[in-house]
Amino acid sequence: MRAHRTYWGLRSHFYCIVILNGVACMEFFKYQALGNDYLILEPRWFSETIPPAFIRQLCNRRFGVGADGVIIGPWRAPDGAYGLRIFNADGSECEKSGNGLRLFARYLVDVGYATESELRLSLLYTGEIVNVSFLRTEHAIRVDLGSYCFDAIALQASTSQEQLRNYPLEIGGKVFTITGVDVGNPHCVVWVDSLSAELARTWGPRIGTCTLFPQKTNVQFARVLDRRNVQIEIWERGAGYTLASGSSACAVAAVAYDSGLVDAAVTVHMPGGQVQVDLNANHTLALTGPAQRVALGRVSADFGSQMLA
Ligand SMILES: N[C@H](CCC[C@H](N)C(=O)O)C(=O)O
Repeated sequence: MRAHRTYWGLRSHFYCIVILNGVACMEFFKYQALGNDYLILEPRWFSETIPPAFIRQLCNRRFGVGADGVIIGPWRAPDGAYGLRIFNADGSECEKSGNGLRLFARYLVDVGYATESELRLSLLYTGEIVNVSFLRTEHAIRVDLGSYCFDAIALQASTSQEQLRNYPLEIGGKVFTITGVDVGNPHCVVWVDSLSAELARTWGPRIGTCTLFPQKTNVQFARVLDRRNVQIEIWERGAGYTLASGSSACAVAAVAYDSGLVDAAVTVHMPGGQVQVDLNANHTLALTGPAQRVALGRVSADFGSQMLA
């Protein structure tokens, strides 16, 4: 049964169907991977437009539930794939999330949508399909994340150069040596000698929103530990400083591998924990890491009306 209610203020965008003790509610699941947390909501709660203001408020850690992003799915997709849309905490929709894909796969199995140990997920923003496998022995999930490239066009960078490899970027009186890489979403890798959260919090937003990247970019500060290990700090486009990012880990591994600094199997260490990235000669990569369910909750109608304040 689908009942169109008006509790949410933005009436045309929501279909609230759960009434609990007289209060209209919308269910959500919370999942996290290495401290990168997402709320997962069913498509049936929404009409076609998903208002950015609602996503922003939901993700707000003080005024809302709190998360780095929101995943909406599963949508029906061709060939038995499970469709999903991914939103950043600022309400912007993004192409891909390495952690988000693993969390969504875990969710599909947890709630009984899927029983297979290998799934096909359809990223509805771009139409890309990725394969996901559950590695039962390691309690980890592997995502074949697809191909990566260094083309400035793919990054929508404002430069006449074909690629941004070891490009000197001057910002605020400092020069950073950056490499732009697309792993399905845009990334900018900055090699540094020493890492800190402060570095990412201070310079991440400046680099990620500078004029070279009119569509903004995710930014990683990175250093190579040895041929199998790299360490990173992250500033995510649309979410800010995060404890982990799967696509960021892949981006850094791709740049390090392409530069001959690491072997084809790399462990990426992030403040929230580590993931494994496996690189192939044909410029594709796979990401392996954990995914954990945290909570099932209900957002109340009161929350929805606060959005109008
Ligand atoms: N946390 C995500 C990254 C989300 C990407 C998003 N911030 C963007 O591209 O705008 C991950 O695990 O890959």
